Amino acid sequence: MALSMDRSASASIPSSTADNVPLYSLPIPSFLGLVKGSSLYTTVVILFSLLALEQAVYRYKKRHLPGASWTIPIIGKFADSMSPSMEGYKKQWASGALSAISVFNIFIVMASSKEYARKILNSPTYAEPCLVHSAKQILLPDNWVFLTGKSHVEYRRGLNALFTRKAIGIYVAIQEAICNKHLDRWLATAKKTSASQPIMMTARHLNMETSLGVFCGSHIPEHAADEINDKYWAITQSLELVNFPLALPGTKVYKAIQARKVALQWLELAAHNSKIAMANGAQPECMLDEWIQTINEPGYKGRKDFSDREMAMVLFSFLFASQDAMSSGLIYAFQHLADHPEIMDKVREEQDRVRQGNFSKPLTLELLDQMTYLQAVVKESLRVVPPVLMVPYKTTRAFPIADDYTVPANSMVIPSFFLSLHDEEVYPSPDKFIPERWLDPQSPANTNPQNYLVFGSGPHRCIGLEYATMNIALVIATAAVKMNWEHDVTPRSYLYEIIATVFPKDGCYLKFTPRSTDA
Ligand code: HEM
Repeated sequence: MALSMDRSASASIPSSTADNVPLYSLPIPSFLGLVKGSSLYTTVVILFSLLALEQAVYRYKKRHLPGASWTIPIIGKFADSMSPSMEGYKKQWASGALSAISVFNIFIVMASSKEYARKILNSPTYAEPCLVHSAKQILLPDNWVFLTGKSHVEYRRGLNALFTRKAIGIYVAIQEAICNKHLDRWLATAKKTSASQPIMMTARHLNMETSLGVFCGSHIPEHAADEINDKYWAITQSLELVNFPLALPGTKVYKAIQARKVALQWLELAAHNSKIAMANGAQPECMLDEWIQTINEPGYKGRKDFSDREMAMVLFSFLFASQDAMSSGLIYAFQHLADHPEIMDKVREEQDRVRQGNFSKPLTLELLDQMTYLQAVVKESLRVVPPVLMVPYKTTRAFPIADDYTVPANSMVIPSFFLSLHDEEVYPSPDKFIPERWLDPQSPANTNPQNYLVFGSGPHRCIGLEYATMNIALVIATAAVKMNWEHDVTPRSYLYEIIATVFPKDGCYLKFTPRSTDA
């Protein structure tokens, strides 16, 4: 509970509550007369005082920010947070560049403007990421993602070796093999039925196997990827803003913890196997191998004592950070291309040109670099529907965010990415899917990179962003060559399902048919 008042906040306690009724003059309900003199009376008075205090504290923190004058006792806007909707968020963002709400006495400031969003992300002395409450139970409290300040920066520096161009180049072959396998499976399923199928779960499975393949290579068996994939949905479902506080059997968080245990066991085994393989002189074939090789290089000066468990926890943090966002990004890339055949034609024309009609030749990073139109498609798809709409941060001290407002310490402050990514000045016709806006180096989109908040900004900016965009590009390139797909548009296709990240509400119904590339 964030009840502590911060004296450095530039707010002052209001002398009265809503409608200017002083607290002391609130009429005592007549039924209280019946219990006056009893301990029940005392209890009720204490209860009323606490509820009045709750309101006073909320108003003290909120000051002039837009938002309800009163908060619903105890739960606040809990009901809204249980079923988040894009319309609800847009309404909240439209209410002001900064606006206030409260959920279970957690005071929350929503920041909708691009300036405030960037300020929050780039002010580590005032605010740190604050994953949803359940994240600590699922990721485990000693996971590196919960480090802050200098220790976070140093730990993260050590992980950068896993995302260098050289490392990403190694991952391409694994990604392509897994992608081909899954797309062939999609085609085989499509052959059996004339009905379109939602790709929500099949795309998630493809991403899971790709991630585990890239992270662990052959150090993890294929059936482990299937098992982790089956259980992982429980983790996604547990990522609500507010969960039942105890992880009792049957609760979402309990199920997510069981899923994490399975995943960590396999990842630990993979770390163990990778260490053995590298000690026996194997060439790096995955992220774990790359990591072990890096820390064993003669000139390496950083930490070397990573246990299997710690390595597994790092990989699990990557899975946690990427599984939903990558799936969202990939599904919308499929949907956008199906809805824009003229753009699909250009993607295919580029594939023909860059690969000179030789589609059996393995993809490489160098080939992908030459596919500039494809890269623009991926960038634009992620902009139009950013997988992550916002990231909750927590103020570690009073944060003077604006001249006339200081966010009290221990509040949640949530920068929105959506409005920055739909800024009309930088992205004319912001809701339209126009990859061409990324082709001219002088376009407002390219000259205002600070607006592109798909991967956040500042010290916690996504560590996997190059890998993520490359992976979506690789899947789309492979699919565009291998198959045609038609979007079966339903009334829910363009509605947003918000489960940690954003998905088409109907799961994106597509009908796949094989494509001949002989022509
Ligand atoms: C389309 C896919 C992805 C999207 C949209 C995405 C987006 C984001 C966003 C918005 C953040 C928070 C940034 C901030 O607070 O400023 C983040 C953080 C992070 N992402 Fe990603 N991400 C994606 C894929 C990945 C992948 C593939 C990985 C790893 C393999 C990854 C690993 C991480 C990690 C570890 C963090 C936390 C970084 C830190 O705290 O230092 N993400 N991502």
